[in-house]
Amino acid sequence: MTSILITDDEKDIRELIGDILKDEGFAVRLASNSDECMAEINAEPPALMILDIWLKDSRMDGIDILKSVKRDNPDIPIVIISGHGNIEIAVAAIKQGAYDFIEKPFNIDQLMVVVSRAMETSRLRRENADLRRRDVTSTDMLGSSAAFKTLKSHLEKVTKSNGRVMLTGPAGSGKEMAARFIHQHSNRAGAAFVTVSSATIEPERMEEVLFGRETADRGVEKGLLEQAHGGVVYFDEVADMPLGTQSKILRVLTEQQFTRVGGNDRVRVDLRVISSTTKDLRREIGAGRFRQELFDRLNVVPIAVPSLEERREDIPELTSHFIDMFHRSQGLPLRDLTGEAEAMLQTMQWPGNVRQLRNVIERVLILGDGTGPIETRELPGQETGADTGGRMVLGGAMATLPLREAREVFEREYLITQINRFGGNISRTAGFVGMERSALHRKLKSLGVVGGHKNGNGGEEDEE
Ligand SMILES: Nc1ncnc2c1ncn2[C@@H]1O[C@H](COP(=O)(O)OP(=O)(O)OP(=O)(O)O)[C@@H](O)[C@H]1O
Repeated sequence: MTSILITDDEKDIRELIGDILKDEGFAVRLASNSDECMAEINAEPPALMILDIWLKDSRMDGIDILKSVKRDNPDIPIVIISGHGNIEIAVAAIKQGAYDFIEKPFNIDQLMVVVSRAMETSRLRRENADLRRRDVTSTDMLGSSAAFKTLKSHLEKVTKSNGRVMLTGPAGSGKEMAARFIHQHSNRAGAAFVTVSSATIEPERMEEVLFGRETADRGVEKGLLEQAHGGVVYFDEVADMPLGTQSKILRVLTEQQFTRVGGNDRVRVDLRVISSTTKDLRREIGAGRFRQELFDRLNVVPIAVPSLEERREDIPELTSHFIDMFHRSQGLPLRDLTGEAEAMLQTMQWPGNVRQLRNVIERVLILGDGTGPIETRELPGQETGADTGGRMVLGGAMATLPLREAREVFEREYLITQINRFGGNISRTAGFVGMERSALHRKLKSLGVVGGHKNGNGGEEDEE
């Protein structure tokens, strides 16, 4: 969209402006009345509009067009042409959002100054919009671990279908990001992605928020489901949805339609439903807190999002992504990481998963000193190992064991973490822990750890 749209009912003027701008190298489109002008905008939004206020033989005058463009295409700058002595109208137009005005008769220099500035503004706005869009598509999901690749391949498969997806995984693991990934890579990408976060909506307002309402004085107010029409509705933490709402949602899913609160008309919506939960929904069903029928409808394609601890290998990549992101968005220092600091991040406990990693990085960059590589001592105490919840439990259990067994428990935990960190690669793990590859292999066998997962002979039986 790089052309300039000139709308003026006077042929001489529109052609004169058109010729001047063409000589300056701009692509130009001409319209002589409001219908032609609107048709041009609909065909392709221009980079700039030059618009006469008075349009003969038109359904809309310049101000009407201005209002309509500001509503639907607010990023297009509009330069008003006003007749001599119509300054008040031009000023009023600027209040309505016009970029600037030129007065008839105008000279070429004056026209070019205004147009160049407006085009620059338009370019900057487009760039900003692009950046914003790119920022949103920092829905670029990152990771190269096996666990992440499996997730990604599952997500890619469901983008092609319309099936309802249930994302399960711990808090902060990236469930919403996964839902946005499905939306953006599906044929619904052009329509809305609407999040329904049950925990944050008061139960008594739930119906209104979801279905909208109709009142005599305010008319129709669309609810979230209607806003998502054609796109995706994302039920964040469905387990938090009150039982009453669950029944209503179930009805909408069965009938594909609903009525607004206070209204009679049936509203039809075309929605793709993606839900997420951190809870075990079968247990919630058992406890009478979740409706089995709703679960059956939402859980058509279950996809598990791995915890960060299941994908420690991805921590360095995620860390540099977040450093880069905070540098670009907040001007925080662009820093490296020492090898030890990286190893520590990879071996820490992450109950808050990717979100926690992101917060830790932000905190370190804000509080940190200097611009050199991030060092171990800068990593916040509660995340640095010894004091974390997981290690405390291990410590507590170990305290009751004789040394030989406690050492085995420690060695097993330690080696599982390290192997995970190196994506299951035994040679690299051996290099890091300082053992021969074959010795490490034997050790893993004797501890009942195979292939870097907590499988093999598993926990307690080994202790015997
Ligand atoms: N693979 C990834 N690559 C980059 N950033 C990620 C990735 N996964 C998660 N994030 C980031 O981690 C943060 C948490 O992700 P998200 O909100 O999607 O998690 P969630 O599982 O929906 O959390 P909750 O259960 O608390 O709602 C977000 O800032 C997100 O951008």
